[in-house]
Amino acid sequence: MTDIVYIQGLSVETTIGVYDWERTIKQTLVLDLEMAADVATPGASDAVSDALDYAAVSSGVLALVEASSFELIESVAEHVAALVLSEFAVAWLRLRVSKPGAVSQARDVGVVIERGERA
Ligand SMILES: Nc1nc2c(c(=O)[nH]1)N=C([C@H](O)[C@@H](O)CO)CN2
Repeated sequence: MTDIVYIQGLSVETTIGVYDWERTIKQTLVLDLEMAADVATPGASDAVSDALDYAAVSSGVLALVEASSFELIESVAEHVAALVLSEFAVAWLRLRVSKPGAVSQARDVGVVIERGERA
């Protein structure tokens, strides 16, 4: 069984896009993360030090994406996944990066990746 700590609807303004006009503005990306993490241990101890701190993960991800200026959301996804896997006690994650409004006829577009090893 894999426990999950998740972050849903993490919204960040950043420079993103392949077209010239997109390089001059900020646009919104929305990130959803599911991360394999032990929930039983912090559930028994009631100590955040035993938990995967979703606030700390959120801060790290926001700082990375806000400072970035990638062309593709695929690049955002790969860099966010690499950050979470290397900086936090996470062995596996599923990450959705959405760029709402990028296609006017669509409610949402984006990518979903899974990285790491799920126990
Ligand atoms: N698979 C992708 N396709 C497209 C991307 C992207 O990041 N990944 N980006 C664009 C443009 O930047 C678009 O969002 C402008 O509206 C087009 N296709």
